[in-house]
Amino acid sequence: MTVGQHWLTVEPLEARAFAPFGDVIEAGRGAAPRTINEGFAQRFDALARLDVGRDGGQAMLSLFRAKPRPMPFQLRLVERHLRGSQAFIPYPPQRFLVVIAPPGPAPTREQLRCFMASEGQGVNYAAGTWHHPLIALDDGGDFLVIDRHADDDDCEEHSLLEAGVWVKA
Ligand SMILES: NC(=O)N[C@@H](O)C(=O)O
Ligand code: NI
Repeated sequence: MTVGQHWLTVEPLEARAFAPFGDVIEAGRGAAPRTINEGFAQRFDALARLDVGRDGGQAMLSLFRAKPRPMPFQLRLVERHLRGSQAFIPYPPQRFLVVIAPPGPAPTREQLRCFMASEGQGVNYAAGTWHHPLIALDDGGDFLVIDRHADDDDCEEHSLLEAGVWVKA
């Protein structure tokens, strides 16, 4: 039974606040860049902890061509990938919404957090982090996704429809 509407507060995506859930991917965060190629490029290394090798997993780079979600938006579900991380990087840069909850038992609606990723930011969900499937905004767009490829189905879902959770951006 839906118990009224529970609106999530949209927080700006920031590495420290996101740390319990994974990494914020953005140039300039973390180690200082290295100048390479005779000064014609800078390398920003290790922007995320990719965890994709468990149980025979291998890294997979995919492209998601995402349609924008209608706003205001009722969250449909959260899912988790227990055996691997999952990174989303808009390409070209664009803002998008991230809804997550800490690893552990299926979250209550009070445990959900919503972050606005600004242009130039991406996210890497740590293995086991509950998250809503990709929430693209505005005109939608392409996202590079780096996650674990294996023969198992590492995606557990938990419906939010009965919880009446909404977000507006
Ligand atoms: N289904 C799929 O590959 N993507 C989801 O895991 C997601 O988090 O968007
Ligand atoms: Ni996912």
